[in-house]
Amino acid sequence: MSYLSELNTKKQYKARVKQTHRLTPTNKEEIREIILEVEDPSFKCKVDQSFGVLVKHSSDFGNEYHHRLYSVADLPATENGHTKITMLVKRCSYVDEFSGELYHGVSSNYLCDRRVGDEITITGPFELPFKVPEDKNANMILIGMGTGIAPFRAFIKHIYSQEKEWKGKIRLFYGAKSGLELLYLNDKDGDLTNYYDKATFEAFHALSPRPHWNDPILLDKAIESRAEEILEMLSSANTYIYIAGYEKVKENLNKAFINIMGSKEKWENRKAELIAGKKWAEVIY
Ligand SMILES: Cc1cc2nc3c(=O)[nH]c(=O)nc-3n(C[C@H](O)[C@H](O)[C@H](O)COP(=O)(O)OP(=O)(O)OC[C@H]3O[C@@H](n4cnc5c(N)ncnc54)[C@H](O)[C@@H]3O)c2cc1C
Repeated sequence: MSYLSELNTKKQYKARVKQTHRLTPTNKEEIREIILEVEDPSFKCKVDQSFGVLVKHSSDFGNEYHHRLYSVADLPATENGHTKITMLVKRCSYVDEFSGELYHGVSSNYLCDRRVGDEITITGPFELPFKVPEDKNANMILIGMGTGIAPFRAFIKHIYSQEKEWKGKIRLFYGAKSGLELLYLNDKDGDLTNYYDKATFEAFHALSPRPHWNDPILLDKAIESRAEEILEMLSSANTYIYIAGYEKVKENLNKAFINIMGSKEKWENRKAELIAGKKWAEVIY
């Protein structure tokens, strides 16, 4: 996480928790949607950005604060100079491979424990590596796993509510361990499902068929089952591929794109072109 030390944390803002609610059932990993309000009018935030959360926490490395980034998960709203931002947070924990001890992630646990009215310190905003393309004819393959849906949910809402007449194709692959952990597609009030009638938008679930088993999410199968269309999109010079989520998706993705392109070499060449043209970006954590 060395890039974190390069971020400017001097610009700090107080943010108050306006809402916090758990999106996943209690027998699944805890993921919360938290809405913050920033009173300082100099804080401005856009959909393709992230912001930092600073938690007072001394570490073995002598740091006094713990700093972690979170993607903007909805359209930021400004009213009377106050800005409301939405975030999605998964409560993280891990077992240290040497000591075997269970550790709780500092920032995610701090955020999940906050209640309405609590004040926290945020930094930023910071640019995410992916941007909403300026060209309305651009195609996008968006791959969001778990909380990786956050930036793309904001993208899609922005594109269909504020960018008039988007003409490019948008294909969202949305992965989770089980249907119960699909954070927004299940939303009874609509949300992403509000855009299902848009001619240019389609969303696909990439779920493990065995939710109780800890096997990798079958993202590759979800992508490969649309191989024809994905190949067509990959053949167009105006296609962007953005990925957000967990490290383990990278291997599945490579497998899927190699199969679709027909060989490792073809995929590596195409990926190199996408990277060179700033049409490939990933936020993996
Ligand atoms: C641009 C960007 C956007 C992000 N957006 C989101 C978002 O929208 N939502 C979200 O929930 N997260 C997001 N993240 C991830 C987030 O920043 C944090 O990394 C995450 O919440 C965990 O932070 P933490 O302080 O709770 O855990 P930490 O205390 O930093 O560390 C725990 C994590 O590090 C790993 N780890 C550390 N040490 C060990 C060890 N000894 N053994 C095994 N594992 C270890 C484990 O994976 C563990 O979960 C984003 C990250 C980036 C870079």
